[in-house]
Amino acid sequence: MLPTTQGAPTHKNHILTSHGRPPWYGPDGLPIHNAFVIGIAGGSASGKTYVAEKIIQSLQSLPSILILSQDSFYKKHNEQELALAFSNEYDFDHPSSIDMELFAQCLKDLKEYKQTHIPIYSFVHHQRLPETKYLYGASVIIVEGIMTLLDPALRDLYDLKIFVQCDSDLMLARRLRRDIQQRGRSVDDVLKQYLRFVKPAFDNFVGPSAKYADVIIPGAANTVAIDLVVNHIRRKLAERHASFRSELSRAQPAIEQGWDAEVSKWPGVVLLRQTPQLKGIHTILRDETTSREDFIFFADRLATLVVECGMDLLPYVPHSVQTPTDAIAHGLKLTAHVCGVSIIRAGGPLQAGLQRVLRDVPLGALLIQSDPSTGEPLLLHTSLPCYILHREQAKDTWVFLLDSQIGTGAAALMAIRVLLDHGVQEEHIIFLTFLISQQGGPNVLRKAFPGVRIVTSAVDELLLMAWSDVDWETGERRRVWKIVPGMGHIGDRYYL
Ligand SMILES: Nc1ncnc2c1ncn2[C@@H]1O[C@H](COP(=O)(O)OP(=O)(O)O)[C@@H](O)[C@H]1O
Ligand SMILES: O=c1ccn([C@@H]2O[C@H](COP(=O)(O)O)[C@@H](O)[C@H]2O)c(=O)[nH]1
Repeated sequence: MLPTTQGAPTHKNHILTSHGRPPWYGPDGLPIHNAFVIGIAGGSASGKTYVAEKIIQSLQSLPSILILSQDSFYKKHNEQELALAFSNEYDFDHPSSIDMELFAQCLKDLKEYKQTHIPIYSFVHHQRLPETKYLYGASVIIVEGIMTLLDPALRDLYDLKIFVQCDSDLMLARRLRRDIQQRGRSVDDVLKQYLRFVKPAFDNFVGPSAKYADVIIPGAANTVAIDLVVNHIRRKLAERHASFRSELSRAQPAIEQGWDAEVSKWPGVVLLRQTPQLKGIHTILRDETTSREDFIFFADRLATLVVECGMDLLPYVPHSVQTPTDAIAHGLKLTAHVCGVSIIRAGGPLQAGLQRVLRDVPLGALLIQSDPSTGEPLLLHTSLPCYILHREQAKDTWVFLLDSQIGTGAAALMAIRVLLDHGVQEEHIIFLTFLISQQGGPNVLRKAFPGVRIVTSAVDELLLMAWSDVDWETGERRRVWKIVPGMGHIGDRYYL
């Protein structure tokens, strides 16, 4: 284990992502399952972290995994408690030393795919640090700690409960080595704490909690036991995957339904006034012979027009000012917290437009790409503006979601779900785009998120399945959806 400067292991409480996160919601936009949570308990140095890491190694192809450590939830210590801790007289092994309520709340949020902020604990300082760590988006969570099976509220959140049963001499030997090498203790320190607190707590609390476990894994030579557990987890995750696919396939008829009467009545779509100027810009952007320089220039102009239109959907309150002519003018003032989140890369031109209109607007980005083998969207990276990271602020924040076109609506659905997971209100999300298709996207979005508004400069007739160009890395072609007549791949035309 590598110690950090704060004495905490580096590999815990970080979400590991391999090939991106597939949809965790159905066509109606609602989550179809919770994250899969595994609780691992056992004595100090029994091998809990070792087991968690072995599970992760064996599940390598999984999208996003987190090891959540109980250590993060040690309570804040006052001066007196700190003095006791530094003389090895503080009981870190009693259940009351852990903030179980906060622990269960953070885990519940993560299990429900909401963001959370966990405390950061320093073993070197025996103290909770002032900063917290933002976590979001794990589909498998492994919770490890000596007391993770003690609290009933925590136990209710686990899909699988494991206890690592290890010989006490081996645990003491491992702990001596670790605490001296990584936590800055002496032999005397470790033995004093072990005999006074660690051993009695194991006998009274930790050991007896093994009765809640579904599986007992030995603390050494445990390869076979870990393999069996991994097979069980793989089976459980495969079952979820199957139900997810069948859910999504039911969304497909929506694509064929077209721009039906209901969609044209949907007030969620705001189409820019089709002025001669706007039509002229569109003609240039749609022309395949337009140079890249001209494409950028006119895409930038169009972005400004779309953003200006979106600004009208924000809340304004009456505001009076004194004019230089000594009069009072009664006007309006924008009151909302506004930020922008662009879907990379095609949201880029609109992001530049938003910055021209709202100069200091906080910006974030979501990297969403199609899985080449299944065509499903994958969330590869999330970087959200500070207003959205905290739930209390997110609910009062208005978000311009930016992407240059909405075809099937798959990326839009995923991006909106991410914002809702963070607590942004559906009615506060305004999707700014150059182009939407009559088929597909609007139908899916209208049904899933009727409160979201879409500002677009054009609505095109068709959404067709096509083949992509040959991928220079894999030599393969993929099935892709394209809007017709459309503008082609706006991201490529703007950036390449
Ligand atoms: N099955 C195992 N085989 C070999 N070494 C192990 C095994 N389990 C744990 N260890 C070692 O024992 C030490 C303590 O294990 P760790 O997983 O950190 O304990 P815990 O998380 O329970 O406190 C580590 O150095 C780890 O590599
Ligand atoms: O400030 C602290 C906090 C905790 N401890 C000891 O840590 C272990 C739990 O961690 P494991 O990784 O499961 O071993 C617990 O037994 C506490 O005694 C500490 O020494 N100082």
